[in-house]
Order: sequence, then structure tokens, then C-alpha cells
Amino acid sequence: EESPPSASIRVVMDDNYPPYAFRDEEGRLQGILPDLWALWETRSRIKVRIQAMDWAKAQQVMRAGRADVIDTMFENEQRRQFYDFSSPYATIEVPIFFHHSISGIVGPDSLKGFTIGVKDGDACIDRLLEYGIVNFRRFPNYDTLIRAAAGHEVRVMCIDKPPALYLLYRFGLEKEFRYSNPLYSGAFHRAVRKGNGGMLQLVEEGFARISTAERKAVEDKWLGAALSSHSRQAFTRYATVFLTVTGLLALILVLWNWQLRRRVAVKTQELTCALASLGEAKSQTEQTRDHLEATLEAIPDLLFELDGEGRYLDYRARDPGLLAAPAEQLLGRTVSEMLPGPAAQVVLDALREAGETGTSHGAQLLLPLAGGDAWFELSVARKKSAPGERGRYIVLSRDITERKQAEADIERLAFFDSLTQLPNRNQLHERLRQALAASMRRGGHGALLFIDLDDFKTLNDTRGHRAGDLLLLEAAQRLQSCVRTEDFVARLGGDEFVVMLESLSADAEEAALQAETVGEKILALTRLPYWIEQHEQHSTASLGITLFSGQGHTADELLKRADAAMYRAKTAGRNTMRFFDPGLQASLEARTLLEAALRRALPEGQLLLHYQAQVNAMGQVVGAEALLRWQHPTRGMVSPMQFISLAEESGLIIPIGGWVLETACAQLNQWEKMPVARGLKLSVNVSARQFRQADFVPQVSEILQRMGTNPALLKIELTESLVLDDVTGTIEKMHALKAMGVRCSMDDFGTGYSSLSYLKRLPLDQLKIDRSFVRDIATDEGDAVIVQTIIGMAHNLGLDVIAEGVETEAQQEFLVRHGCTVFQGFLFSRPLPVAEFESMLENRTSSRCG
Ligand SMILES: Nc1nc2c(ncn2[C@@H]2O[C@H](COP(=O)(O)O[C@H]3[C@@H](O)[C@H](n4cnc5c(=O)[nH]c(N)nc54)O[C@@H]3COP(=O)(O)O)[C@@H](O)[C@H]2O)c(=O)[nH]1
Repeated sequence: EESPPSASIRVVMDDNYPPYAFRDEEGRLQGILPDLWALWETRSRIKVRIQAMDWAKAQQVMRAGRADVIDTMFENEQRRQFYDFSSPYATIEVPIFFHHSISGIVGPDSLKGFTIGVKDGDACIDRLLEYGIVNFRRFPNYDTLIRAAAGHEVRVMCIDKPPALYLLYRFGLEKEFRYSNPLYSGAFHRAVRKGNGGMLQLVEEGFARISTAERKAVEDKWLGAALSSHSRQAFTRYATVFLTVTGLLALILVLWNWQLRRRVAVKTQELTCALASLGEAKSQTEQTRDHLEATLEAIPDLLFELDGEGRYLDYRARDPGLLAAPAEQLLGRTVSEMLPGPAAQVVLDALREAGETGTSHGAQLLLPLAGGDAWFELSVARKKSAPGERGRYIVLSRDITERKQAEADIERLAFFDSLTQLPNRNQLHERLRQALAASMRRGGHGALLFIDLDDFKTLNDTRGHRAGDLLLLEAAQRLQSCVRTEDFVARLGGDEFVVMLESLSADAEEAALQAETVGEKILALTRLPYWIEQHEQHSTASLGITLFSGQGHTADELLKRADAAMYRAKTAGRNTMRFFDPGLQASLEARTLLEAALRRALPEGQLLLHYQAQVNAMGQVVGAEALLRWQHPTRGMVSPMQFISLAEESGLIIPIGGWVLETACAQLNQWEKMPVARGLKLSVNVSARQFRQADFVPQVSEILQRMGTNPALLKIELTESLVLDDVTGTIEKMHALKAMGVRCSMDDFGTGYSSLSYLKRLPLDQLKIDRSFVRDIATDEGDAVIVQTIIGMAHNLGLDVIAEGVETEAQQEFLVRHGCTVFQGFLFSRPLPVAEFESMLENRTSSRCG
């Protein structure tokens, strides 16, 4: 909009833009612009009405049309929408002013993050916004902005350089603030409202009438002596006082200066030294840091910083594949959350140790990683911490998987045979030492079986080492199949193996028997044909056995003994075994012979029964016990004490027991025909192995039926230990026998557990007091009490009671006195062959009748 020519123009400007326009202490407008506009007024003959105010307000006034010209305006895109600009008349640099405590402000980018003090409406705001800087603190004018800077409210400012320098000097801040290179340079224009070309021309023409010299004179006046002119009045006021004071202080100052110089010299020296050592320290620190960095770079281990609870605070991993979880998941979590329980415990224990002693070394842990299980070894060091500060630890975790593997390989080579993978001689020695110590502690025997394959060398020589190896492998497997898992099989080398048995019987003969049984199995298995590379191969073994019981012999001695025994087996013709102990060897051989003889005893009719009378209180024979006898053609009468256990172990008791039952039934049938023996009951001993046969009861039933014997006359004697082995099964069978009419007696009563609880459940007819109690009944109070108790117990349970082993009248008298009604023992009769037994019956009957 075009303004008509007028007698005056209204010029609006910033009143706080020294030295261009500013107010002196009386509030009068001063500066380059008022002077220039005064010249303009003179040359143009048009009145100039200057309105000076806050810059933002000045722009509002201009926009509102209450002014014709606005001065000191930078031209920019945005402003061009509203204004037409004159040609530029001065170039103004706009730097960033910043407090000297701030460093690094070099350009717009470095301003990010700071709050920039600006004058409201300043072009600088638009420029900084273009750089993406948005944090401003706006002030109505430069004066208030610099005052805020003086009060440290603002530390970074964007101000045109001339007013900034002026005001900073004025407020004594010239040392506190520095300025950057110009952010930009702007040119001062006078501007009129957009489209007011006539006014612009008027203004331009007016200024064209002012010569360059005139203009320079004005600028020199304000730019060259801006400070002094502004403060001239104050200077005048204070100059006199200043000179006086200065004069008075001059002398002091000279002295002070001299002293200061000395101090400065000293301090400078100190500072120089301090700077030098600081520089040195810095360079050393840098060197140390570089060294440390290079060292850490060279360490292949995982490095962690953990707190006392095992929380990951930091880590360094050259190979992230070794981390238990992706690194970002570890930080902030604890080892208990990230590692398997046992591994976490190892770390926590190591942290605890380091907490107590400063370091911990050597703890090892296993981690399941994506690439497979991995072993790590820890070295932990506690970091120095201030009192009260939580403990922190540097944990170095070294991957030792390969080392562990190598150790395992070494151990395998050291302790295992590489062909058969059986334990080798080293391990055998170790185990043997342990076994000796264990058998010393526990009692009981162990046995060492030394096995050497017969003719192995021939096989190796004729069919080659591969065939030999295959045979050894097969033999090793067979040996392992012969023994219990707790037994131990080792290969000593070549074709020599050793089997070690533990926890054998405390009785040497029984232990020898147990070892012999295993030895026999081994011999039997090794002599089975081998199938090697499509060929059948035959082999046998020679075996030497020695027993040990933890006393007297070292592992080496025992091995030598077993070896010597094996050698005897070789010389005895191979495919056999020998004991090192000649006594044991002899007794085992004797036993073997006895067993062979017993095997022939039954078919060859060498067995017979003797009968021992059982009498009542009146001396009447009420029954008998059938007792087995072995009449050997050359050994003579062999005691059942010698062969019953052998028959049990060999299984011969089954046919022999059957024969006893059948013979007893035949005898009962016979006696039924004899008036003197009719109605006698016959007790038959049944061994555990015989009774435990599943078909024992049907066997008894079959014999009774086949023989046509009255079951009520047959009494089965069972031992207490037999019953206790399987109370429930025994009860079942006893019920079945009772159902048939057969009676049951408990033999050796009192020698076992004798519990009332199971006694009540057993369908018994009779308790037989063991002869060991009867023997000392008159002299041993304990036995007397036991016997009384058994009798009382039997009566309470409604059972008959018989005492065996009665040899004296005193014993019988005691038993009668305490309620025992039936007796067996040498006092009445020894076990007799049937004919003598029957004669005894005849004699007793006739003597009673007579
Ligand atoms: N399973 C079977 N065991 C049987 C059989 N026959 C006998 N035996 C058991 O053999 C053990 C020894 O028997 P034996 O040498 O016949 O001894 C018996 C009697 O001679 C002996 N006895 C009898 N009275 C006295 C005596 O007054 N004093 C004394 N010192 N010994 C005496 O007692 C043995 C009978 O014992 P028991 O059987 O406990 O009643 C023996 O354990 C027999 O059981 C059989 O066929 N099968």
C-alpha cells in the first residue's frame, strides 16, 4: 500500500541497539541512526519522527501501520513477505556469545542442548530455527538479555556483535564472555511496508544526499568512541576520585606488584612443574590405557564385571558365542537367572571367596552353549570400593573345554585299556587298594581272579593281530557279563584280565565258594566258540584266584598271588582254575568230591533214615523225628551236618528231600500195621530250598495220596529262619498243608527273631524248643527264663511244645515243672535205624506192661 508523500515520516527502531540506537542515562536516544536520520531530515526537508522501542514492539508498530519506516532490519525470506528493503548500509556480524566456562561452541551444531538467550523478534531466532535449534530464552531487548547474562541466568546468547560488545563492556562482562566465529552476517536495511515503493524511494533519495564522508564521520563518532562517549559523563564524575585514589594506591600497588611478581614467578614455576608432571601423568595414563586396551584385546577370555549378587554390570567378549545368552540379555540380570543352577552356584561361591580374600582362582563350571557344552575356569578379583559401597568383581572366564577334553583323554589313556576300554592295570591297583580298605572296615572277603587266555599267542601268530584284537574284545565283553555291576573287570595287557569281586562272605570257605562259582562261569563262557572274521575260533582260559580280607597284603602281593594261582591252573592242564591258598584249594576240592559222591548217593541207595523217639511226660513214645543218614561205601556214615548244606547249595536237596518225605510216608504206613507203633506221628525236616519250590505243597499232597498215608500222622518241621525269609508265602503254604491235614512244627524255636506278631499269624501246631536252650537250662538263668517264656507263649497261642536235646533228668524235671509235655533227646533214645527203633518200642511197651 502506497503512502502519500507527507511533511513528516515516522521511523521506528530498536532503542537498545548500541551504538546504532540506544538511550543514554537520561533516557535520550543516542547513536548512529538518530544522527543519520537528523542529517536525512536536513537534506530531505521532511520531518523525521523517530519512535525507538523494544525491537519486537517496533516490528509490531510497523506491521500495524503506525510507522512508515523501520530501521536496522536484516532482510530474510520471511520478512520479504511484509517489507520492501532499502539497499544495505552496514554489515553486522552475528556470533554466538558464550560464558568462558563453556568450551566447544564452534557453530550451530554445537549449540544443541543449550538454551540460547535471544532478543525477541531477532533475526537470529529465525536463523537458529533453520539449524534445528529450538531452545530459546527470549528477552524484550539486548539490555535485559545482557543483564541476565551478568546474573548467570544466561550463558549462551545470540546477539549482533556491535550491541553485544558494547553492552558486555558496559556491564563489565568482557572477560566473562567469548564469542564464536560469525554464525552469519547480516546487512542493515531500512524497510517499508510491502508495496510502499514511494516511501522507499523517498528514504533512499534522502540518504543518497548524505555524503560518504558525512556518513563515515557519524560512524566514526559512535563506533570509534562508543564506549567513552556513552560513559563520558560517568567518567567525568568519577575521574577525580579515581585519580586521587590511584595516586594514593600507586605506591602500594608498586610494592604489591613487586610482591605479586615474585609470587607469580614462584607460582609460574610451580605451575610449569605441575603442568609438566600433569602432562607426563596424562601421557602415562594414556600409555597405560593403550597398553591395557591392547592387553584386553589380546585376551581371548570372557571378562565380566559383577556385583556381589552375581549381577552382570559389564562384559567384554571377543567371542560372543561363548556367552550363556545374548549380551543384551545378560546386563542387569544375575548369574542365578542366566546360568544353570550348579554353574551359577560355582560363580557365587567364587564371588564369596573373592569377597573374603580378595581373589578366587580355579573354580570350574560347565555351561550348555549353542555350540555344545563348554567348560570355563574362573579367576575373580574384588575391585577396590569406598567404605559402604557395594562390592564389585572382575571375573575372567576362560574357555577350558579343550583342556578338559585333553585331560579326559589323558585320564582315559592312563586308566583305561585303549582296545577293550576296560580299566587298566593302574586303575586296578587303585581299586584294589580301595577294596582292601573297605574290606578291612566292613569285614568280609574279596577275591581277585587272574584270567589268562590259553593259546592266545597261537591265534595271534596264525590269524594276525586283528583277529587277536577281536577275540580280546569279545572275551572282555564275556567277562563283564559274568559279574555283577559292582564287580570290577580290568585288562592288564595282552591276554591277561583280572576280575575283582567284593562283599563276599566273611567265612573264607564260603567266600572261596562264591569266587569259585564266578570262576566257573568265566571258564564256561570263555570256552564257548568265538566267531571272528567269519571263522569259528575256540579258546579257553586259565584262572587263578586269591581271596583277600583287607589284612596283611598289598595290592601287588595279591596280584602276584592270583598270577601264581593262574600259573598253577596252566600247569594243571589249562581251561581250569586254582586257588592260591592250598588249604582253600584242598577244601574246595574235597567239597567238589563230596558233591560228586552225594550226587551218586541217592541213585545208589546210600541214603537211609534214622528215627528218634519223642516221648510224653509219662515216658510213652508218642512220635519220632526222621533224621537223614548217608552210608557211604568208603567214608562210612556221613553226618547230615556235613552234607545237608552241600545238598542245599548244589540243589541236590530237592530230590533228596522228596525221597525223605516218601520214605517217611512209607514208614508211617508200615507202623500203622504194627500195634506197637500205630498212631505214632513222624516229624520230617524240610529245608528252605525244598519248601520254597513253587510246587512243594502239591508234591507233599501227591506223595501222601500215592502212598495212601494218613496226613494227620505227618508233621513238617520248618526252621524259624525259613519262615522269616518269606512270612507271607510260608503262611500260605502252611495253610495249604493244614488243609490237607498235615501238621506243622517250628524247629529250633528261639534261635531266630521269635516275634509274637508273626507267630500269631502262622498256622502252627507245635513249637520245638532249640536244644541250645535246653542244654544249660539248669545252670543258665537266661536260658531257663527263655524256655519258660517259650512254653508260656506256646500255651497262650494254643500250641503243643516239645523240647529237643533233653539229655538229663534234671532238664526233663525242669521242663515238666514249667509245663512242657513232650520231649526228645538222648535221655530217651538216640536216632536209631528203623529196626532198632521198633525194638526199642517193643521193649518200652513190654517193660511198661511187665
Ligand atoms: N532238611 C533236612 N535236614 C535234616 C534231615 N535230617 C537231619 N537233618 C538236619 O541235620 C542236622 C543234623 O541232624 P543230626 O545229626 O541227625 O542231629 C539230630 C539229632 O541227632 C540231634 N539230637 C537229638 N537229641 C539230641 C540230644 O539229646 N543231644 C544232642 N547233642 N543232639 C541231639 O539233634 C538233631 C535234630 O535236630 P532238629 O532237626 O533240629 O530236631 C539237623 O539240623 C537236622 O535238622 C532231613 O531229612 N532233611
